[in-house]
Amino acid sequence: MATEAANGNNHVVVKKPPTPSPLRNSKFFQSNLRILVTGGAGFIGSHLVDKLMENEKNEVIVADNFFTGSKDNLKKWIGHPRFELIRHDITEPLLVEVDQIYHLACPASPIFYKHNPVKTIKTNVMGTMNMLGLAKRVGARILLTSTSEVYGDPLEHPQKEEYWGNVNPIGVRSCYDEGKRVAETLMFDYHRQHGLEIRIARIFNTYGPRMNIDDGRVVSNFIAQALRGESLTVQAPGTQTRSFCYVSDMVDGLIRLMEGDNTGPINIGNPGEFTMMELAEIVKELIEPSISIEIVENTPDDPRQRKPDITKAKQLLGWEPKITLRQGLPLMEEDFRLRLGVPKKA
Ligand SMILES: NC(=O)c1ccc[n+]([C@@H]2O[C@H](COP(=O)([O-])OP(=O)(O)OC[C@H]3O[C@@H](n4cnc5c(N)ncnc54)[C@H](O)[C@@H]3O)[C@@H](O)[C@H]2O)c1
Ligand SMILES: O=C(O)[C@H]1O[C@H](OP(=O)(O)OP(=O)(O)OC[C@H]2O[C@@H](n3ccc(=O)[nH]c3=O)[C@H](O)[C@@H]2O)[C@H](O)[C@@H](O)[C@@H]1O
Repeated sequence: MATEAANGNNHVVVKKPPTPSPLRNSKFFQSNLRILVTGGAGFIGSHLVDKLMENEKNEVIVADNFFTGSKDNLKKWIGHPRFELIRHDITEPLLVEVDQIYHLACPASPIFYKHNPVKTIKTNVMGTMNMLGLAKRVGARILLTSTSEVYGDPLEHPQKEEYWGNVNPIGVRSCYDEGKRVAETLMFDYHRQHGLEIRIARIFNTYGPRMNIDDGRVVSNFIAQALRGESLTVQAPGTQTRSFCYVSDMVDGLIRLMEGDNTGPINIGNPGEFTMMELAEIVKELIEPSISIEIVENTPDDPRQRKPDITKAKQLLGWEPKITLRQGLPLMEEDFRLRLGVPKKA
């Protein structure tokens, strides 16, 4: 470990990052930057890929096991000379030569991450170790999409990055929130011990087109229910809050974080805070005023409040969200209408 302990000084010195592969300078490289996106076939990942592919100097490789993601989300890039899609489970090592890694692979919706909790924690721990090992070997910068769930059921509100959280280590959500906490630890240990260039984003609830229709998360549930003419299922008590960020704002924040000089963790989210009952009322008003709202049973350890303090993102990344919930919901409604085959009434 790179410490000055031998000199009697316990101060930790962060090593310089490893030198990138000499292959990067080969004349066969068409692009200036080769970027790996793990989980790139998922909701946020596929929007990130779209944005990265807009830059003609980028070559993008997606590694995904298609557990919650789909090739459909990437169909416009399949066959493109600067794009490659690999079916790969990140709990196994991956050998590729890249300059940057956006590490998103992990089921994100509670119904999916609880479906096989052992696999979820393996993805967070072994998967993140594999991606860090890859970053170390090739000298790539790596960004982890962590989560506001690292704050657990927060006792501080709004949540600042300095808050250590209130997390149940043995609950049904732990495979995900504790998994992400370990992933953050691994990122910082590789940074301190091996000099890796790391970036950590703490993402707060993000929504938008391409979410799985039966994803189980609240915004997709409410929109699908409203379009199917079903009642909106507000989980009790309905006073719990979340802050919803539109996906294009999120992608912009992730790219700024990757390109900037700060390791993070940095909260990326929209501070507009809503109770789940308020969200249901807005969806009802915007999409289908005739539907009813039903209170149903909640799941254990559901955080009672969540709202990001984004001072750091504003100061360090020059980032803040642009799209309000009332602007973003109709964009998602349009996508869901197309996929569900429910046209808007004239
Ligand atoms: N959407 C949000 O509100 C939110 C909030 C906080 C954090 N995040 C984080 O952002 C990332 C993306 O979330 P999302 O909403 O796009 O979810 P998503 O489920 O749509 O995408 C996750 C992707 O990872 C893939 N994946 C899962 N396990 C894998 C494995 N073992 N190997 C390879 N691929 C695997 C899935 O197939 C999918 O394509 C996740 O890391 C999630 O924890 C999302
Ligand atoms: O942003 C985050 O950091 C995390 O948010 C989500 O977790 P959660 O906020 O619980 O997401 P939802 O399942 O969408 O639930 C949000 C709230 O809506 C409620 N809900 C959910 C679904 C539903 O049909 N009705 C309903 O009222 C839940 O009880 C909860 O209070 C997911 O775990 C992750 O995608 C992500 O890491």
